[in-house]
Amino acid sequence: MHLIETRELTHVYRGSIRALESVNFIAERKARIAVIGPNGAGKSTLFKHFNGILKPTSGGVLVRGEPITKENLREVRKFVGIVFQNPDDQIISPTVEQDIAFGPINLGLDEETVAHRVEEALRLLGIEDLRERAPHHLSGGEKKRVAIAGILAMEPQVLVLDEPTAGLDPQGVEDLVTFINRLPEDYGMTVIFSTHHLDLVAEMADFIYVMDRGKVMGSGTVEEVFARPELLTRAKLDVPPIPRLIRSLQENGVEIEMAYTYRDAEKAFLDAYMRER
Ligand SMILES: Nc1ncnc2c1ncn2[C@@H]1O[C@H](COP(=O)(O)OP(=O)(O)OP(=O)(O)O)[C@@H](O)[C@H]1O
Repeated sequence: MHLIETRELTHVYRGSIRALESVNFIAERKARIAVIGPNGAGKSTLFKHFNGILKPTSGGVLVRGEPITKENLREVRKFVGIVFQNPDDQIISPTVEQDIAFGPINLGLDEETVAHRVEEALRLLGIEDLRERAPHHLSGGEKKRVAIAGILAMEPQVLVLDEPTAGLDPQGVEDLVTFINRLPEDYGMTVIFSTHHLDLVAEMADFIYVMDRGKVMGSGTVEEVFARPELLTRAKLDVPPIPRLIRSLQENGVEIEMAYTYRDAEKAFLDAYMRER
């Protein structure tokens, strides 16, 4: 049984816009999955099916092997938490603290548990000092952290993030990447995210789905997908700089190991340099 599975999922908005076309998607426990594709590819639409925000036009969505129904919708929402692209859509309360408490209160948790979860979420996102602030007056990056904290406080097993790094400064991106990477190991969570920053994909994901115009054009491990430049070009994407540079060096006769993350590339370059000496 998969944690999340879509079978031939098709979504048509307002009778004419075909946003998803027969999408088959699988997420397992502790997976780190990137969904990449150009604007309008259908990434957000796909995510909105993972916890029943949208209903399939045809095909199906299974969460823990069960279709989403009216009866289990609450449980599904507890299980799959989505952080949307625009944090303003998710902010509802007058203070950050209350905003983060909103989800856990709605789950019917007691006061002590809610307080504990809010503290934990504030600490994990490093936003304790924002607790009394009005969310609407925060910067974009701060709002994003608050939105993530609000979803985490519900302790979902699957965390879905729609472009989590958009609008963050470089330090914010680094902090978020480190934080997200800890979730599968530390909490057994599954993380699914979309991004236009392809250089971050290898840092944050093990598996990639490439989408374009509502369809999955291809999928595979980071190594498999980045070894297929034609697949990325077809989806109007490009191989990220690190593997592209290494591939070019290899083609020019340099003996160097392929790498996808900054750290692996650093090691590959040092090894290649030592070999040459
Ligand atoms: N509420 C809606 N009503 C009608 N059409 C919609 C709606 N939401 C999205 N669409 C259309 O569905 C298609 C897929 O949009 P979606 O937001 O899922 O793409 P995306 O891959 O997330 O794009 P981006 O990278 O720009 O966020 C687009 O053509 C979009 O215009």
